[in-house]
Amino acid sequence: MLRVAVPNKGSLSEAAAEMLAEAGYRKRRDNRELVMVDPDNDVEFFFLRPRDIAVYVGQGTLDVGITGRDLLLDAQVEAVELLELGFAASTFRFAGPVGDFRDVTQLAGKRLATSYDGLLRDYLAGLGIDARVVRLDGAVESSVRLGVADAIADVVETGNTLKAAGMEIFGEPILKSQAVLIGRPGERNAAAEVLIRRLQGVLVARQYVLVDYDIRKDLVEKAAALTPGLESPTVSPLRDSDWVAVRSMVLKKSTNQVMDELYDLGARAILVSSIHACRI
Ligand SMILES: Nc1ncnc2c1ncn2[C@@H]1O[C@H](COP(=O)(O)OP(=O)(O)OP(=O)(O)O)[C@@H](O)[C@H]1O
Ligand SMILES: O=P(O)(O)OC[C@H]1O[C@H](OP(=O)(O)OP(=O)(O)O)[C@H](O)[C@@H]1O
Ligand SMILES: [Mg+2]
Repeated sequence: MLRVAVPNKGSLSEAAAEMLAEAGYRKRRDNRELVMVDPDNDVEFFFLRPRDIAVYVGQGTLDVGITGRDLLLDAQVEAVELLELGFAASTFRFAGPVGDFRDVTQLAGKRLATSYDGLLRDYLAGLGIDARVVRLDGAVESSVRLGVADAIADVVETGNTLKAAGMEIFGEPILKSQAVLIGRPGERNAAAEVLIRRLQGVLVARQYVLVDYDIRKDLVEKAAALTPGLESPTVSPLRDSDWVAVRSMVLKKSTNQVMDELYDLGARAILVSSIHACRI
């Protein structure tokens, strides 16, 4: 049975649960459930703190898990990213009181508060900056005002929390993070491959739509260039032998632009439908 670690609370948990449900796995009935067996899919889910998930997977206790890239790097364990999951995007950045810092070299000798001390220490060492790292559990933005740090390194999504605390970002982003599926390096597990393919299917179904249209036969090459699909568009004959029907996958975000271009080219009966599930 494949053993999968899933975030039990926090920013990652809801989106992770939704994605697994879309991939055809059983949904947890109660938020307090810590272990759930999905006998139909031969998978056992363990609901854990996202910060701990890398530890379990790194030790090989659990086969794969969903966590944040920043949490994986912070844990400094023997686990690697298997797949980007496309949710919980954030950046990890330096911030300080408005006007205090312009670049990272000014951090030498200063106190830096963070919840990601492993990640931060590595980054500072890479830059050769000697600063004191103060490890806090959360609400890191308050640490400067309360006098335990001079600057912070924290997760920034909208930037609203920083702004409310009278702080601003400085320096380059330390890391661009998102939710990832993690596993042990070099271990290929057939059951895990099924999970990966299913999650990839969800990602593609979320990103693409199916576009159908009719076009004059002599324009099909030009139309195919507008809708190349993943491999190649399907072209089917119509009763009127001067025309063909074309079906292709198109990126959801460019649907309307592609429809306009197809229409200008002469395509008609352009239909867009969503993809419920797929295997690529
Ligand atoms: N706005 C956000 N706040 C916090 N984490 C975020 C945000 N957006 C994305 N993330 C990601 O979520 C992960 C943190 O998960 P965690 O469960 O610790 O979140 P949390 O909501 O801060 O939980 P907690 O309430 O325990 O602090 C990281 O990978 C982080 O990059
Ligand atoms: O850029 P924003 O959209 O404002 O989001 C970023 C903030 O959200 C998280 O805090 P969380 O609510 O998880 O509290 P915590 O710091 O106590 O973990 C994170 O630690 C930042 O403080
Ligand atoms: Mg938090």
